[in-house]
Amino acid sequence: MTPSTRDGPADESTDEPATDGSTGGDRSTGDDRSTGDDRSTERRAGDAIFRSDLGRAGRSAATGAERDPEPDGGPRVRIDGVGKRYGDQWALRGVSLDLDSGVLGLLGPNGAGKSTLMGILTTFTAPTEGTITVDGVDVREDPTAVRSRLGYLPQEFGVYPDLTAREFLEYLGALRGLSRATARERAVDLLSVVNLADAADRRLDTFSGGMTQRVGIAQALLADPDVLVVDEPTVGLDPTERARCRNVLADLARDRVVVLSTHIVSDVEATASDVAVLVDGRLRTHTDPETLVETVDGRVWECVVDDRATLAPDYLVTNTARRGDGRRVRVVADDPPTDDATPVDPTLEDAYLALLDDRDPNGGGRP
Ligand SMILES: Nc1ncnc2c1ncn2[C@@H]1O[C@H](COP(=O)(O)OP(=O)(O)OP(=O)(O)O)[C@@H](O)[C@H]1O
Repeated sequence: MTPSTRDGPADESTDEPATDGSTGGDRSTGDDRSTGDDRSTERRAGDAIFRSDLGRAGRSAATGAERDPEPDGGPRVRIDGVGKRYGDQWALRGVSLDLDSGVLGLLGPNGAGKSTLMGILTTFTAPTEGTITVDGVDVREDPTAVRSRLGYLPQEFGVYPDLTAREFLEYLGALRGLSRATARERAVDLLSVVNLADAADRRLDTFSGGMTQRVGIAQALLADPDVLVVDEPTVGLDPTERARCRNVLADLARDRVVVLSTHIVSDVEATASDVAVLVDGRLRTHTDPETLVETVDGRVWECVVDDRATLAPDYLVTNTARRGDGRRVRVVADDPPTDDATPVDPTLEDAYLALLDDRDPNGGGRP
């Protein structure tokens, strides 16, 4: 099996001068930003199964010297008017985002352009228009320098099953030019960072899916990146492993940009300080999860109905569950959908689905 580390150059797709620099979101560029650290810390605090001794000190111990948080005072990652065209179809258009430390949850329906944006950020795909800089370095002008600042966990992450976790990381470290001693030290430290110190000398074919994903996060950290890009890291994991994985990401985001692309909205709700939603290649919103949730505040209801079909055409149903007394449905609507509907606390998923819902008279819940 081939490990999923990729070093290939950006593709040579047709490039065009920028034609559309629209920002598309309320946090796109230049806005005052909250990192949301308090929120992440609060959520982690109650979760005893996780280590939470990372951050600056943990990073130093695990990965060597610290870097200045934001060189030149600018955003760590600046995505400016980025677009990508395949043939005559735009996969991405006019996307602008400024990112600093924290988890950015990147959401969007299938085909929205998430992978395309991550491909451009990780230097594997050339943008048709616009620029992305990481610590001020342009991904197109110096992809090698950008890669040295960036760690990537792709969706399909392969390992050598007959190696131990430690051997695997040492091997990848050597491939990336680390000395044998440094690779060994880094492997041990990073396995500790992702809560796998006790399993360091176990063969990878004995690892669960969640453990393998955490090895994937460790390999992405080998170069001590300022920016970590992870693509659907929790798919297929059981709830405990999922929680472990996302908590590692939240801890790492204390002094890094973590871009988390996922369809699992609850993972974004649990970890992200920012959320960006792409729809049809455009940035529909960039805000913090709390602000997005507020867009449906007072508009989420639960009620029991005999048949969901009586509600579905008129209402945005965000969840439905069969109960002994009928179906309990969760609805986003301005007014109670039935006489006995009760208001409930909104979730990020309610707000996200409302944002995507073209029928929503309030503009899809856009903040
Ligand atoms: N290499 C390619 N050639 C042509 N079209 C492409 C290519 N890669 C992506 N696209 C198109 O670009 C659009 C965005 O795709 P992308 O994979 O970025 O979306 P996504 O949000 O990651 O979707 P998913 O959630 O399904 O992974 C889609 O219409 C897709 O068909």
